[in-house]
Amino acid sequence: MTINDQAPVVLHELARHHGSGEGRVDALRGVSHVFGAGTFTAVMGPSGSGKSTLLQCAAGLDIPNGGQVWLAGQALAALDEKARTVLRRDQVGFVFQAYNLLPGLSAADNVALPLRLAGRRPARSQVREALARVGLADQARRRPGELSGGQQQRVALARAMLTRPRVLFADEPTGALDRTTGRRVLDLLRRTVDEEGVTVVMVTHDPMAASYADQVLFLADGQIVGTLPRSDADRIAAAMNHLEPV
Ligand SMILES: Nc1ncnc2c1ncn2[C@@H]1O[C@H](COP(=O)(O)OP(=O)(O)OP(=O)(O)O)[C@@H](O)[C@H]1O
Repeated sequence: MTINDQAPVVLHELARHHGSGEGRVDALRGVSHVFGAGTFTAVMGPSGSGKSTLLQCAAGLDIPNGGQVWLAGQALAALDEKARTVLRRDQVGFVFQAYNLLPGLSAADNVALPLRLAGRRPARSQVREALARVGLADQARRRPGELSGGQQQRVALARAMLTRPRVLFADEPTGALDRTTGRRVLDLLRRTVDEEGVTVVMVTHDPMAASYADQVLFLADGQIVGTLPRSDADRIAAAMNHLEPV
């Protein structure tokens, strides 16, 4: 495989297993994929197919047993934990199903927290701008408990985007939201790709969410078993059903 230096995320023959002997579980079994700059990819597949493991390995949060990951042009295997942390802090954003906001802090302070923990002090204008980009300029002083689920997820997105990362990993970002609220978050993810050139990799079970992506990767049993270019939710659901016979 030719490694494309421009591609923010490159996976080559990625393998990850847990346990050994009879109890061994192969979570990833030779996954190769190039996630191009400014693309939005949805990763789908049955429960236990390896989606979260793929995301964790791609982000350098989990260390594969075999294969290689290049993240923002750097081979993760060549970096120690400290260098991986710096790379993640500067180049990568994360959003999860759980918003992971601190209840005692305002939306603005939640957005600023990761940089503060890294010993930096983001400008107030930077935080305000990040909240404005997700449509929450007027909610900066509210605490998470005073915000709806969708608003909390948008705060989490503003936090993830504060450093203007090249890559955003999202694990079921709309899993806890109703459809309308979920769409608002998906629109924002789509906009970060189209307007800011961010590369988004999103794990989802929901064909409607996947319909916002440029490409859908289907995983089964730790391998990529199919891809689909941008499609509507019905086509994606049909492709999923094909992989997941009932
Ligand atoms: N720390 C671990 N120890 C042992 N097995 C693990 C561990 N983490 C994941 N696995 C196993 O690896 C496989 C892949 O798990 P993973 O969480 O990546 O799947 P997934 O597709 O994200 O599933 P879901 O949709 O249910 O979240 C599963 O069989 C899981 O049980």
